[in-house]
Amino acid sequence: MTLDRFINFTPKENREKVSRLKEVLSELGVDCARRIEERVDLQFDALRNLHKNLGNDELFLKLVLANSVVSYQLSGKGEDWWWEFSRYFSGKPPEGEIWKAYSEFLSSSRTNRRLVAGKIGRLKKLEPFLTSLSLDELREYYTRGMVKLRDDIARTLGSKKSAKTIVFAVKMFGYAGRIAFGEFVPYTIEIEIPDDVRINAYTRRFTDEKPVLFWARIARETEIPPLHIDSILWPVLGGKKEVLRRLERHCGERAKLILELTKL
Ligand SMILES: Nc1nc2[nH]c(O)nc2c(=O)[nH]1
Repeated sequence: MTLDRFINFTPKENREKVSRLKEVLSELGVDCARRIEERVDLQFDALRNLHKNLGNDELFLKLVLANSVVSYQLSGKGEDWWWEFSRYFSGKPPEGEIWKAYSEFLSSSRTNRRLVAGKIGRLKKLEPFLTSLSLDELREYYTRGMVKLRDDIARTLGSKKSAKTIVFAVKMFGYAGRIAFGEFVPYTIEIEIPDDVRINAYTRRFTDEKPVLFWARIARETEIPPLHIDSILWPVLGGKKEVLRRLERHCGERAKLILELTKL
C-alpha cells in the first residue's frame, strides 16, 4: 500500500480556466491538431526537408528516432534544434553507426551542447535496436499506432514508458511516418504528453497536478490524445514569429481560438 492512500492529495485547480481550456480544445479537435502539425510546426518542415534530401526512408526514420532520444536539456529552442539536425544530416548522411555520426554532430552543435557524453551513451544503447529494424518493421510500428514502438524503445533504454524522450520519440516518429509512408495514423490516447519545460510551465496555470496526469484527464474528457494536445500547444507556446504567421495563414478562424489558449 502506498503513502498516497493515506494522504488525501487533492490537486488544486482553477476550474474556470480548465473548463474554458476543455471547450477550446474540444472545438479544435484532432483535425486542427493535424493541421498545426503539418502546416505550422517548424519541426515537421525540418523532417520533410531531411526526408527529401536523404532519399532513404529507412535511414530517415531511424535518424528521427535517434534524434528524439537526445532531445533534452537543449541549449536552444526545440525548433532550431530540429532544423540543425535536418541541415546537418542532409549534408552528411551517416555511413556507418548512427551513434558515431552523433559524436561528430553533437561536438559542433549550437543547440544541443549539454550532457553530450550521456546522450552518446543513450545512442549506443539504441544502436542494436535500430540496426535490427527493417523498413517493413518500421512501417508496422507506425500503422499499428506506435504503442509497441514506445514499449520497445523504453525497454531498450531502460526508461519509463512515460519518460519525456520516450513519448517524444513516438510523437516525432508519427511525423516521420506520415512523411515516409504518406498515411495519417493518429496518436493513441494511452501515450502521454511529453512533459518538457514549455508544457510544464503552461500546466501550472491550471493545476498543481502532475502534468502527465492532468493532460491524460483532459485528453479523456476532450477525446483528443495527449500527443495531439501537445501539437496544439507546443508550437504556439514557443512564441516564434514564424509560427504565429503560419497559424494565421493556415488555421483561419481557428487561429483566434488557438491564441486564446496562450492567454488562459
Ligand atoms: N512537449 C514537447 N517537447 C518538445 N521538445 C522538442 O524539442 N519538441 C517538442 C515538442 O514537440 N513537444
